[in-house]
Amino acid sequence: MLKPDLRKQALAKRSALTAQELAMLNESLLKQFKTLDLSNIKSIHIFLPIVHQKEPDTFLIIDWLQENHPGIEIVVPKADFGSSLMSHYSFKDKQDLVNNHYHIPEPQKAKPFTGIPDLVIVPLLAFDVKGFRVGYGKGFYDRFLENINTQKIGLSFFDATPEIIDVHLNDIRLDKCITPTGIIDFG
Ligand SMILES: Nc1nc2c(c(=O)[nH]1)N(C=O)[C@@H](CNc1ccc(C(=O)N[C@@H](CCC(=O)O)C(=O)O)cc1)CN2
Ligand SMILES: Nc1ncnc2c1ncn2[C@@H]1O[C@H](COP(=O)(O)OP(=O)(O)OP(=O)(O)O)[C@@H](O)[C@H]1O
Repeated sequence: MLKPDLRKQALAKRSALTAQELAMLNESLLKQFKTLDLSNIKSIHIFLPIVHQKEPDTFLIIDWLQENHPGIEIVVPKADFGSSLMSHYSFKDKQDLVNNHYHIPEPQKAKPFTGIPDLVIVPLLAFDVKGFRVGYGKGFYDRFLENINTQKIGLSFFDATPEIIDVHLNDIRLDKCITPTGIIDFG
């Protein structure tokens, strides 16, 4: 399928989820996340959820990490919609977050993170069996990930689509994708 159709389909599937389904899917994503081998991971970059878009609730993962892996630094992005670039901050607590115009929570006083995160949890609307992804269509994550060598893991409530036809040269490929039923490794 083509990206615009995949976007529409994913947004429709998400908005049809009931609160109860959403809660179960989020619990399942956390359960799968817990099976990752984090032994060599010192920093994890993770997006903050747009709640009204019914994105995966990454706060469940953040809470679990803070509780069970206090030594891992959590890094969160702030998106600049003028340049389509993201800046990155060391996350400590939710009190520091304020929703921006797009309802994305953003850190206010957090310290900038200047290193390269060992692992990046990537938001998406759809992904295919090769590990290509479709987002909201501004290329934020393609730009962020094009020049850095890190492990890229998607989070999705739904299974892979057979093929994204209109992939382009800039599109980054995921290493893995976490779904409620398992973790797909793209090898
Ligand atoms: N939680 C989260 N943060 C993220 C992303 C994401 O997918 N999820 N992004 C991943 O790259 C970037 C933000 N990308 C975005 C791109 C476009 C719109 C946007 O135009 N929203 C419109 C209409 C949405 C729609 O199509 O229905 C709006 O909210 O009015 C929002 C976010 C960076 N941060
Ligand atoms: N590395 C890059 N440098 C410059 N432009 C880019 C780069 N990556 C993507 N773009 C441009 O950004 C636009 C959106 O790309 P694409 O449709 O792949 O977004 P997406 O992956 O769905 O969005 P997002 O990453 O924000 O979730 C395209 O016009 C593309 O040409």
